[in-house]
Amino acid sequence: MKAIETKLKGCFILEPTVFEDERGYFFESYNENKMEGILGYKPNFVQDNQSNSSYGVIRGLHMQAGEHSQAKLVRVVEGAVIDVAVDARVDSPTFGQSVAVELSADNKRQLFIPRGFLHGFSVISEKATFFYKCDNGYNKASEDGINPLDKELNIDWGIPVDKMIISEKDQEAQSFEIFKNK
Ligand SMILES: Cc1cn([C@H]2C[C@H](O)[C@@H](COP(=O)(O)OP(=O)(O)O[C@H]3O[C@H](C)C(=O)[C@H](O)[C@H]3O)O2)c(=O)[nH]c1=O
Repeated sequence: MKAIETKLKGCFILEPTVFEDERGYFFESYNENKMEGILGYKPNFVQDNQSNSSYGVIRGLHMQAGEHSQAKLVRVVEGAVIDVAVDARVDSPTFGQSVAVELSADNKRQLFIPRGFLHGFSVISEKATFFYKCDNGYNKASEDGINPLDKELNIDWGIPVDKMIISEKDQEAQSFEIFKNK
């Protein structure tokens, strides 16, 4: 597996070694020892999530705050998405900066997103099935979020505005300005 650290410290793009033969392909989708080698610690994933969405859907930008913060290992098992991680660690030199990575069933890439990040993705294929591991459980009361179309973050979701499908909750979410001045 190849690990490429992004400009946001601790956030890694992972490219698995894919073994192909006449039957198809095989790859290790998760290996605790290899992750420990990359991160310098063994993540303790406690929850797996999966969602399916149609073209134009944008889910995010979400995070769980405080002690319920979650690190995530995300990948796409059907279709393709633009996956976005925003550094929301107040003491980080890259606070407010984001990375956007195309993850797809074809490229088999994964993104490791540390705790303290806002996360979201847009679906750029007809359908996308999104699978991710979390190192902390769901805690609705600690959920926080930013409008994915926030002007200051200015994220390119790769979707024409008239094709975007965004939940009411996300459309009504706060701006990054309010989030960072809370
Ligand atoms: C996240 C979560 C949700 N739910 C329930 C709550 C709602 O009744 C329903 C849909 O939740 P939501 O609309 O928040 O789903 P997404 O918009 O895909 O949220 C996710 O979007 C971005 C991409 C993320 O990184 C987060 O993991 C997560 O916030 O599932 C649960 O029961 N457990 C959970 O862990």
